[in-house]
Amino acid sequence: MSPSATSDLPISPSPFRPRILVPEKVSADGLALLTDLYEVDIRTGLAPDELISLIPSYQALIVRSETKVTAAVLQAGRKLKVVARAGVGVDNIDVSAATAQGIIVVNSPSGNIVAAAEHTVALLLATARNVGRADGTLKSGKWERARLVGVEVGRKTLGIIGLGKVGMKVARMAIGLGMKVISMDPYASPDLARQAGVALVEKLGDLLPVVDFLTIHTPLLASTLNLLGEAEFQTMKPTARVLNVARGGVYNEDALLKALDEGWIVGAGIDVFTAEPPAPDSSAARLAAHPKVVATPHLGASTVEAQENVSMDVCAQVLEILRGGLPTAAVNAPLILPEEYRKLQPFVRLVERMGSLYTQHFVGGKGGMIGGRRFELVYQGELAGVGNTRPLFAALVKGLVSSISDSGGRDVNIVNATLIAKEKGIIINETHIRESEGLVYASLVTLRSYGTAGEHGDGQKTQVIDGYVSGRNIYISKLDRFAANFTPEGTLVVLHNYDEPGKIGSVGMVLGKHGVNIRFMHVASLDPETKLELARTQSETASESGVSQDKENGNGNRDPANEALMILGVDGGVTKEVLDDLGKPEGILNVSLVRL
Ligand SMILES: NC(=O)C1=CN([C@@H]2O[C@H](COP(=O)(O)OP(=O)(O)OC[C@H]3O[C@@H](n4cnc5c(N)ncnc54)[C@H](O)[C@@H]3O)[C@@H](O)[C@H]2O)C=CC1
Ligand SMILES: O=C(O)C(=O)COP(=O)(O)O
Repeated sequence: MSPSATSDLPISPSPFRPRILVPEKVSADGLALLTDLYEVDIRTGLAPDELISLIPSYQALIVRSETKVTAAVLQAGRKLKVVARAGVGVDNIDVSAATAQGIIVVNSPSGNIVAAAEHTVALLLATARNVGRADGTLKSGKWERARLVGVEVGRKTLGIIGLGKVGMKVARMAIGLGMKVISMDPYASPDLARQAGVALVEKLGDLLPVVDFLTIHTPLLASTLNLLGEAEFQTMKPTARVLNVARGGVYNEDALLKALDEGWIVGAGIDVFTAEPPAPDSSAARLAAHPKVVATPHLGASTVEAQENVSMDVCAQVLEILRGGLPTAAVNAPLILPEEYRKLQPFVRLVERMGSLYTQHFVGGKGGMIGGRRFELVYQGELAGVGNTRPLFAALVKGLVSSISDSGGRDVNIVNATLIAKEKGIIINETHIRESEGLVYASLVTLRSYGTAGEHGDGQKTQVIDGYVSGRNIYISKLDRFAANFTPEGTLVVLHNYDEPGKIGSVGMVLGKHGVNIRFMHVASLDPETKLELARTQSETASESGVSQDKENGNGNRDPANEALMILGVDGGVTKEVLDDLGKPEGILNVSLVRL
């Protein structure tokens, strides 16, 4: 039998194209990454109930700030794997509902921060110099220079609440304009603030009375909603101007209206509102129309550059998630560093396939169980030095249960993997072996499974799968007791048989008869260790009984040292009938079908 592994054959594209819904204006640059592989439907202006009725057939949803991704939308999205926010703020997405359902939420953490910071500076100068009112009066035929005298921002004090990515950029720009900057952010790094020339204060009370301009750059959270109310505005200088390019609601809108009307402050520059667009006659609408306010319709991120950035960022992540990879900016999943991401990504694919191969080869149709089993993932070589292997843990759970998943057909992912493993009673231990003698691969992953008492079928046996990565390609190097070398991909038929003449011919005939095309064939013989072990036991038995061991002992019990695995990559439907026919010839011990 001559093995011929052709594992790197291209996979034919699936006729089934997963669908992506885009209910908002998202830059075409990123969407172009997706259109070859997926059906991308741009449907702007959907009403909430239209979104709920459409979402069940989509695997991914890409939104900006207008679409409310509520628990009801997520519940209806039975196939959803990812909700991507082409921007920063995810307050329009029910992230906990997504997490509970195993849906990954990703965003673009920094694609639009320059745009948001520049818009803040635009509003800062516009409020200082009455740009909005000046433009309005001139357009209505008036020439009102005397009533439109402004103030300079140079040498004035800017207060920043929230010294994160946008806040810090605003700080640097403001310092460039000659402003003094102080900030309140309980979670900011004092070192970074000092280096940027920003004075950190501990309490709002230390900041509000001394600033000439105030800007907020916090997310909208329960703790930041109504952060500034009447009491706070009353402590500010009557000449102060406030800006909001973060989220409507951080300044209480009623209180802000009152502050402007009562003269507690002199002006405001507002880009965001509690409802967008503001409902007629609401406080938000009155603010937008107020003569002391320069208002923009949530334009912070609306630049060509920012929209290209965020679109590219999130579409690349959607692409990766839909093909089983890891996102780089998941809002509801453990973060991995970019260096780790690059290193781990092929191993994540490998471990997932190893888990799926395990379930389908060792358990599928043999009465075994996954639940209650104990697994060990052993990382050897370079991989043993990676600190955060949580994505690999999750990939194993996903692989193990994906072909037997009872969670409504929804795939397991890095968000809900731990919960699912717990529910199924699967125990996974991870072992890192840094110094491995004689390791031929840069890294080797071993999946070992140990049965627990009281199991059926193969439950008591220890089963092993080894895999490695070469370049970005993944390979299985050991399956059970057999030394292999094949790519775990596509549909595989694994035959456990005695390595005898005529086997390939009979298998080829059966598959040919059923119209199943063979893409590649690989023969795995017993690994050297098992061979040695068998030889040792055989010679012990022989010397005890005084008889030599033949290939076949005449009782139909063939020599176990002559067992092999035939791994066939196939195209076309492999039915139960095909598998039954494959198992019929003499010398075939077992046939399993694995879809990866
Ligand atoms: N108008 C627009 O188009 C845009 C608006 N945004 C908004 O800006 C927000 C901030 O964005 P990034 O700077 O990228 O976020 P970030 O996460 O880098 O920074 C937020 C900062 O707020 C601080 N913070 C949280 N709670 C606080 C509190 N109670 N008091 C003081 N500080 C607090 C955090 O410690 C953090 O440093 C986003 O969440 C989004 O809502 C962002 C981009 C565009
Ligand atoms: O990124 C953010 O948080 C924004 O507020 C930008 O919103 P948008 O994508 O322009 O609807």
